[in-house]
Amino acid sequence: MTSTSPISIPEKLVIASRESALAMWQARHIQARLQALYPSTQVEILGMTTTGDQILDSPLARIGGKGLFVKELEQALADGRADLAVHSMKDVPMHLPEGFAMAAIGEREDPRDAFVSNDYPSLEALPAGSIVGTSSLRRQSQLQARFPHLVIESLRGNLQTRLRKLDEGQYAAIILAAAGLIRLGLGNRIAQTIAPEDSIPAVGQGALGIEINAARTDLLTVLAPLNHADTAACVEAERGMSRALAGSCTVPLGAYATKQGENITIHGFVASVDGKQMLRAEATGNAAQPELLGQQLAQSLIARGADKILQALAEQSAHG
Ligand SMILES: NCc1[nH]cc(CCC(=O)O)c1CC(=O)O
Repeated sequence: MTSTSPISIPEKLVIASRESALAMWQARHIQARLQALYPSTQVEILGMTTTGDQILDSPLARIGGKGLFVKELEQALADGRADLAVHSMKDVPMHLPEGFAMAAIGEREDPRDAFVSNDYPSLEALPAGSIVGTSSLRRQSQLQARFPHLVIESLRGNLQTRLRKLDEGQYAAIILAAAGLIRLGLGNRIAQTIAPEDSIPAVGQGALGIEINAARTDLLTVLAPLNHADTAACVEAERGMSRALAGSCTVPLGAYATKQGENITIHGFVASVDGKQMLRAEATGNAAQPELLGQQLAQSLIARGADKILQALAEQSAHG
């Protein structure tokens, strides 16, 4: 006897993905999970190059930010070439364009930043004047606050390119997300994982998001089993903080939320690029209203002067 499925599963599902090794790993991971859930569905990957992958010589903060990595994938969702797009939540803009929805957020991998070096075991071991590679204003500001004697230099490209630049000797060390290295089986390159209180992670770091065309409400139940409720609530709290501060990758800020029972605790910061001004705050509240909690965190940062830091940053970028 066969039981009839309560939801209608498409015969075929196409996943849009960037073509970097990390993006493809993430797409294959979601492909495997969908294939296990729906054995009679054909799950395919459509690889795409995004503008963000093509422009590798300018800091992301200058060339228009996170949207560059998702726009082409959204185009494929809009015109029906793909059913879902897999993103690192870290790369997803704070406001999705009209017509798109985040159908699921997967369980978070290690959210921490990783110190990668061939010559030194830790940040603490780096001599004065050492060159550390990162193009993230968030990492730069937090590093300079703790280690003003280090020199930060820009580092762009996909994970393999960044590791190659380190191996060629252009940097004493580089900072990467632990999650990406672990997913690609490169966890052995991590010399030191940096505690979240020493380098507050990027909003959404380590979590995968599955985006769909909002009109495809049929996909919500199909994708629901991929949603990890605790991760989703924590990432929503972090994004709530960033939205309330109009955050983008042009602003040195970060937030990291964890869930304990019915509550979420979120730590966040806003800083000047040189790390000389560093504002941090924390908030705890009901996990049922994560966005509100993120907004409360933003409010306490604003009460401490975050708006002045943000204003100064906006003036700098307008004049620079
Ligand atoms: N900005 C690129 C990017 N987007 C997501 C990750 C890592 C994986 C993740 O956070 O889920 C990375 C690489 C990095 O920051 O080292």
